[in-house]
Amino acid sequence: MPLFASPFKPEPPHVHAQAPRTGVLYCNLGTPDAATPAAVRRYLAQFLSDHRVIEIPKILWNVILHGIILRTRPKQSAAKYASIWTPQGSPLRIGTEQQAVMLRGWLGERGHQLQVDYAMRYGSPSIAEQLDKFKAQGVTRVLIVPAYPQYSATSTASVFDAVYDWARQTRSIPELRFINRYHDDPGYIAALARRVRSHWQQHGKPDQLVMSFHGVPERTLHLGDPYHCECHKTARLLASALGLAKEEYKVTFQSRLGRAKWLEPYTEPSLIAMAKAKVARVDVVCPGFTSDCLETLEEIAMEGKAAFLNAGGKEFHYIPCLNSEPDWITALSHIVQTHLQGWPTQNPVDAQSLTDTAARAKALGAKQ
Ligand SMILES: C=CC1=C(C)c2cc3[nH]c(cc4nc(cc5[nH]c(cc1n2)c(C)c5CCC(=O)O)C(CCC(=O)O)=C4C)c(C)c3C=C
Ligand SMILES: [Fe+2]
Ligand SMILES: [Fe+2]
Repeated sequence: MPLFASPFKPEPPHVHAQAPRTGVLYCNLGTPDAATPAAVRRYLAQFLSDHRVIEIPKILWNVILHGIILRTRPKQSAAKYASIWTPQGSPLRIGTEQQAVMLRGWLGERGHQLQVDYAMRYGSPSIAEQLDKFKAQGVTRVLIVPAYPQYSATSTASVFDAVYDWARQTRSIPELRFINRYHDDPGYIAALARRVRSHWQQHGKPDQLVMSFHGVPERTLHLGDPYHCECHKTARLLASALGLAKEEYKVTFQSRLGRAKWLEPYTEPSLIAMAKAKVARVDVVCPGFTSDCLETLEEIAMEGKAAFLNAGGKEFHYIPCLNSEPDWITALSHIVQTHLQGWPTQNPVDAQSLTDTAARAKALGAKQ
């Protein structure tokens, strides 16, 4: 028996003796396990204790979080979750899992031998749990793929933190790669444009298209977070793919939390202002969300719709997220494939590694 326990987790047996094996981990935000106040409280306690999400001093925030927010919000949020819950559970989990399964299928059909799975930053399956699973499967290289097209410290960097925290407790760390952003990826933009266009083919065009992104505190923009600019670039590219003029669409930010100023203009007040300005029909699309979730299905498709119609608007359409749209799965697979370069995955006989071996042997003057 050693005198002191090691701070590192035990290694699975002999993984280092095996050939490199790659894992792709698709990471989304997370969602409660049930639409109940207790489950929502557990989820919010973890989520809102993340310093990447709430950037105010911890002592002050703990008083607000435990004294106010966690006493009131879980009940209100659970009722909202209940309004979108499905027999299979939370839409965000279902959507994320479906995308991971389709990504695995797409890459597998093209001869990639990979482990592909999903993880949640908050709740389960956790990032640490899934990385442990990869290691037990002999994975020695991991590509981290956040489900967020636009980079924000509040979302993307927080996923990376969870990976670093896991690595800090791990003896033999796999090679790691991270995808920071794909807000301007042509495949992602084309999939979004196709989504909107196919809605318009069925239902005709609106007077205004609202592109609503999740908000973040405005302060993060002044502190250098690229999120705001990346949302606007996505919007500009989508508008151009749809052939929209400036006055035919509007970029807004939703889901504000607390009293601080967040990115403007806010979605709901914008919808009300449009209704009051006699805009008869608006369509809303949420390009920053790859899966439908509470923020799209409840906040936009229910609350946003009610706000617009109550203010005098005539017609409101919510255009669903990319979810498991084949165009999107193809785009995501291409994004992943690009980031796997140099990590041969088309085993057992990989063309790239054969060429490399032959070239090296030649350079060394070996007989072939
Ligand atoms: C798309 C990227 C996201 C960013 C950026 C983001 C920042 C951010 N979020 C909060 C607070 C909450 N967000 C909540 C839900 C939620 N947020 C995202 C994505 C981003 N958040 C998603 C996909 C979801 C849906 C989760 C689901 O289960 O469907 C919630 C919880 C719901 C509620 O109680 O209202 C909170 C709270 C902050 C403070 C923040 C940046 C500082
Ligand atoms: Fe959020
Ligand atoms: Fe919300």
